Amino acid sequence: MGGCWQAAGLPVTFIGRPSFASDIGGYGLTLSDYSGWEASISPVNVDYRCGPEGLAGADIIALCVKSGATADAAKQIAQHGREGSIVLSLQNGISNVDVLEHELGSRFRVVRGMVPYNVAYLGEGRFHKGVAGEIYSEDAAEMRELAKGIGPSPGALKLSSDMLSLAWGKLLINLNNAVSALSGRTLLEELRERDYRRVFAASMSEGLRLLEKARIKPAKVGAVGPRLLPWVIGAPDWLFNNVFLKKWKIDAKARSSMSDDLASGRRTEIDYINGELVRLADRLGASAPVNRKIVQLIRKAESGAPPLPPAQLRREILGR
Ligand SMILES: NC(=O)C1=CN([C@@H]2O[C@H](COP(=O)(O)OP(=O)(O)OC[C@H]3O[C@@H](n4cnc5c(N)ncnc54)[C@H](OP(=O)(O)O)[C@@H]3O)[C@@H](O)[C@H]2O)C=CC1
Ligand SMILES: CC(C)(CO)C(=O)C(=O)O
Repeated sequence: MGGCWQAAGLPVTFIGRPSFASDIGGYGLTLSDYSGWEASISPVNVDYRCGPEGLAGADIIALCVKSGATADAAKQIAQHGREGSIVLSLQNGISNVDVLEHELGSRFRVVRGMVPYNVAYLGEGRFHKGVAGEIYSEDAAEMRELAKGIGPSPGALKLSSDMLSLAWGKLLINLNNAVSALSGRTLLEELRERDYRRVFAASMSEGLRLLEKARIKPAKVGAVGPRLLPWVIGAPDWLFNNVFLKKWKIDAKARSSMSDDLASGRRTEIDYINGELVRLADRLGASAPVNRKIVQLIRKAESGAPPLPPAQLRREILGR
């Protein structure tokens, strides 16, 4: 995404880990998307740093760490960032913005963002946007200026005056992250199996019931509104695979970010996605058996349990 912004002409400094620094230092950045769009930036033109010092020069800090790393990143931003700069959370989940506001106080402006598509790292500096969609951020003058600077590239930015509703709408879609991670398959391979989709649809229906009870209105993310989504997701294979899945524009390389975490032995964001609904249920005195069970299975997978075939996952979670 930062690569797309730089390709559009904006000055970007990347801050991350040494493994990416050496890949990008050797190969530069090659960016592509599902429609065949491609751009490349040569190694000498990528300003990639492994320490937080580069934060000092940033007007906008686009935060792209996993939810469990937010508090530590916020501490580095508080120490090295320039007072008054914007911290744009491009993370999934709901509570990262609260963590950032808590850690950063009033010295920085925290702005909620949302990335609806998947980006896969293909090695040798190649990053691939495998799903259609545009990034969203809270509407603010600086964000409007940023959106104008980026223009209509695959990293385009749109603005919304109700980001919290959008974040809840996205959380419902992210309930598939755990199912796809437990399947051990790409998004496309997983979504083609109705038993996996039944689990996804059930966790979404449970989420919708809880949100209604809490008087939270999730916004529409993508072509289908939240009310219709469980029905669309749970549709028979002939309908889902031939109509809905084709419209979604997910390509063969796309995987969920939680699948990436499990594949590389990292702790997942389950506590910030399905776990967010379990906590909401506890606060409301309601039950959330489907999402609770999914959290437990992801914990097991984090400890090395193998992927689950479609019918087995359905039985384990739905009991039928
Ligand atoms: N991947 C995707 O397609 C999508 C992801 N998202 C959301 O975006 C967020 C980021 O996801 P994703 O890109 O997959 O995450 P990744 O874990 O792939 O990338 C985050 C990177 O940041 C590094 N990092 C963590 N803390 C710091 C720090 N303090 N300083 C420098 N580098 C740091 C991590 O290193 P290390 O692992 O060593 O900690 C890792 O390399 C998540 O909330 C995710 O849910 C949303 C939509 C799509
Ligand atoms: C794009 C999507 C919905 C893909 O699962 C995602 O948010 C993720 O991978 O975290």
